[in-house]
Amino acid sequence: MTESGKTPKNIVLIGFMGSGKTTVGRELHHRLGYSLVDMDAVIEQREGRPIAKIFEEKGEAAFRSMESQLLHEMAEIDDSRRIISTGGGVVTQERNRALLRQLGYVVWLHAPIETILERTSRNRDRPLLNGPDAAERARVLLEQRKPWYAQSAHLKVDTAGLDSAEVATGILESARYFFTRI
Ligand SMILES: Nc1ncnc2c1ncn2[C@@H]1O[C@H](COP(=O)(O)OP(=O)(O)OP(=O)(O)O)[C@@H](O)[C@H]1O
Ligand SMILES: O=C(O)C1=C[C@@H](O)[C@@H](O)[C@H](O)C1
Ligand SMILES: [Mg+2]
Repeated sequence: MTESGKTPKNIVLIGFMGSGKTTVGRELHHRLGYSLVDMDAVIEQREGRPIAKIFEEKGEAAFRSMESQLLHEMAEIDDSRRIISTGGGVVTQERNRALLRQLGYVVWLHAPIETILERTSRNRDRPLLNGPDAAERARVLLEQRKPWYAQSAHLKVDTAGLDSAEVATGILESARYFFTRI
């Protein structure tokens, strides 16, 4: 929330790994000309190593602190017109959930587990989904997080069967309505 009490005109993408936050974030950035903050990419840049290495060398708890710190920094900047692509686990911490809606219009990119597994099988960048029991772990994590995504979001978009351009179009239509309404 800004000092004037208005929600900043940022679009915040939340959702599980492989739901498309990075891909759709780039699409919205190109279409709207808003600046793009991909939280995972910012943390990787700050740490000078990929997420998987941060998990390996510093542990998940350290990564979660960096993620919360960055979210707080973004909430402090009284700035608008950003696309914020969060990490898939940003909703796991209550202090983060409390902040998300203050940052802007929060969109939950949803996809069924089969789609998630298919999309995330293309690379091994996600430390929580590496290893032999990855599919079961993804199922459990997704079920655990669904209520948190739901309570944090203004809008849920089911992305199965839509390409990233179509997802972006749907978000833009709803965001235009949201920002004129508030
Ligand atoms: N709507 C879509 N339709 C088909 N493929 C998609 C769609 N959105 C994303 N993808 C593909 O799924 C993969 C994962 O997408 P992406 O990296 O954007 O997910 P993410 O939500 O940012 O995941 P993470 O939380 O791990 O950062 C990529 O290969 C991307 O091209
Ligand atoms: O869902 C998660 O917990 C994660 C998602 C990614 O975006 C990264 O933030 C990291 O791999 C953890
Ligand atoms: Mg991403």
